[in-house]
Amino acid sequence: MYGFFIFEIPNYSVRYGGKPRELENILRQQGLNGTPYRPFLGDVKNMMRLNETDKQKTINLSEDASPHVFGYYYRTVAKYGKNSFMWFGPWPRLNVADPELIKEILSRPDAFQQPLPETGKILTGGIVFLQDEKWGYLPTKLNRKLKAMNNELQLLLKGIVDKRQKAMERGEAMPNDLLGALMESNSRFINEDNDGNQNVVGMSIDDVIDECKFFYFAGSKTTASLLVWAMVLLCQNPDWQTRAREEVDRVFGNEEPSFESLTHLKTVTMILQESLRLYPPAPLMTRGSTKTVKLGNMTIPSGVHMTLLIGILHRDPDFWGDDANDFERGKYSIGYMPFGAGQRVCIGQNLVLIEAKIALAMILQSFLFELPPSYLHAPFNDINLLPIYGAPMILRSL
Ligand code: HEM
Repeated sequence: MYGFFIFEIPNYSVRYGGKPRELENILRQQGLNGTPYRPFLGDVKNMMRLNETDKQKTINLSEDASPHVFGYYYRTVAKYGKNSFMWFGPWPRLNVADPELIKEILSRPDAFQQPLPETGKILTGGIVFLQDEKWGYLPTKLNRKLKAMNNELQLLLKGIVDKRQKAMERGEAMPNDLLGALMESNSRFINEDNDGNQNVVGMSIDDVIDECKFFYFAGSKTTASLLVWAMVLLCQNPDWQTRAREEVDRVFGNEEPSFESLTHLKTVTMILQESLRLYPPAPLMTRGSTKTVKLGNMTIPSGVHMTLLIGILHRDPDFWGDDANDFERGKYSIGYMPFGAGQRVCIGQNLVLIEAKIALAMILQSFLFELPPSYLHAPFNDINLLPIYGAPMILRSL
């Protein structure tokens, strides 16, 4: 799923194409530049130190957020190029900020899989983990906290699922929702064929719980991130706030926004798209090569991890021009991938745009909003891109 800055440790069952120095030579022979391998932590120590100091800093609203958001990644790309490498311990990690290569990687899940850190896996689960690789667990303070949170969440979800299961057994009418579809699959989990053999075909209750967790984590903070940045941008660009409010007024008046009329919200849609470009809630994705594989005109050995730097790409002047950091665009190119691409593209993207349009329209109908002078602008990738110091706003009732 979405990228993490947290140090991740691949399990030793993952096959690597060679020792660090050999891998480094192979990567350099492909024309790639990067940091020299340093035993044993590679770039991790420097990266963590820099992330901690970067996290505290604030920047101007109109500034390029990438150096702040991406810290060490940004510096490596600036120094060694859009496609360059660094080291997570003895494992090389390619930074990829070239849209053609990102598309290629995302469209070949057989060769480039999602290597997920245990930190994400502890809390989430679900379809995103349906692949071969296994990843190890590092008992850090954060991971222990996440595990405790997970136990609590697991209990909570189990309660909801049990309740639904009992209602199904009593023959009550079920709501036509995601949990209903998952439970329907579970009801087929074990069935008997004509010869009396038991076949496992559907999802187990644990699978159902994992799916619920994954949808919750994939969909809640990302949506919150989109809305908060859209509002920050509308505070920064009050003329667009006025234009958006005028449009909402034209389309809905004082009525509650209706699903059918959402397509008329052109300005609101543009604002959300632009927010997703400047502040993508999932600003990086990760992949790992599962075998020696061709990528562009390079040959990448097995076991090379990749960070797809969507957030850097979204502000790259080579694609967006010198005004890449300015709001107000309206034309999107191959360099725009807030929801990923390829087979694993976000399955919630339509839903989230509907939700966000309704929410923003209702806020615009009811309030004028602005940032207080105390607002500190510090976007940071804490699993999702969020304002580290929050985004307090002054709302004036209309
Ligand atoms: C602004 C909000 C959202 C953003 C920016 C976003 C972004 C993304 C991205 C970039 C990916 C691809 C990750 C990768 O390839 O490594 C992804 C996958 C996914 N998203 Fe979203 N997402 C959002 C909201 C949602 C919502 C609301 C849901 C569900 C209700 C959702 C469900 C999923 C699922 C299930 C996947 C995994 C698909 C797969 O692996 O086959 N997302 N999302």
